[in-house]
Amino acid sequence: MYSRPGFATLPAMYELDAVRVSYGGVDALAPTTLSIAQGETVVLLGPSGSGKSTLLRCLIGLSPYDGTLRFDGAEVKDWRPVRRRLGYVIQEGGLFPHLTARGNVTLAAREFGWDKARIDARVRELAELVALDAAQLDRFPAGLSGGQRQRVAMMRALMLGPDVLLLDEPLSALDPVTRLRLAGELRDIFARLGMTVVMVTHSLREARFFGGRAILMRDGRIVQQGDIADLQTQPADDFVAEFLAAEEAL
Ligand SMILES: Nc1ncnc2c1ncn2[C@@H]1O[C@H](COP(=O)(O)OP(=O)(O)OP(=O)(O)O)[C@@H](O)[C@H]1O
Repeated sequence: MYSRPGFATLPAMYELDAVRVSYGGVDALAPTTLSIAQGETVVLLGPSGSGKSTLLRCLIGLSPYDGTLRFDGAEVKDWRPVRRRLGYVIQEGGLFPHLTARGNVTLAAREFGWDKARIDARVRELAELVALDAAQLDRFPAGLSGGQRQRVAMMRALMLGPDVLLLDEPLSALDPVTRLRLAGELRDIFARLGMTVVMVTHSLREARFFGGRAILMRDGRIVQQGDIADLQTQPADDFVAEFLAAEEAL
């Protein structure tokens, strides 16, 4: 099994043993065995339809799977207590359309009984982080741009200070300046708080920026994993070489 230098001795946050997702008899994720250490950053790469989102959704308990998935040392039987420790941004943001941006961001905190002052302070801090203003936070998702919705989803994911962040192309709808600023802030937060991060991206530059372990997928399988530089200099097969060269070119 792959273990990242420096992370080999850390306890695992996720351990997947032959985890498989199939729809109508077709594997979206072939039986996959994978360990993700606490504090590790993992980037999922691969062509469209290769199973990146399916794998990510397994880690949130949103894809029905066979096999065994352990979180923080225990097999997951009930996802509700696990999800309290996760923040996630899935594709299309998954915001509730009938709640304002602020309502979406604060929903879980209100359910957990945070008082107003604590909620307001946290919202101010996160709004500054993602560069959204108060007027934007008072709009419903339909009244925000794609990039603004993505930033609201990021605020919601970070709101409770999760141990794990699971992000499906979280920066894809942002303009280059906002993306670079937010990416820099996120990288600092990940390091400072020792968060475990799993991120789907189509961008090699983004993958390099965040560092960590890259996992390259094809047809629902992990084809190769390691540092991007190692994948580029020692591709496992022609597909890996071609995929990385194409991603690099455009
Ligand atoms: N709910 C579903 N029902 C049937 N098939 C599905 C479902 N969800 C995903 N799939 C299929 O599983 C495969 C993997 O999809 P997945 O969304 O994980 O790919 P991806 O690598 O994230 O793609 P993209 O980069 O385009 O987002 C695809 O062939 C997809 O059509």
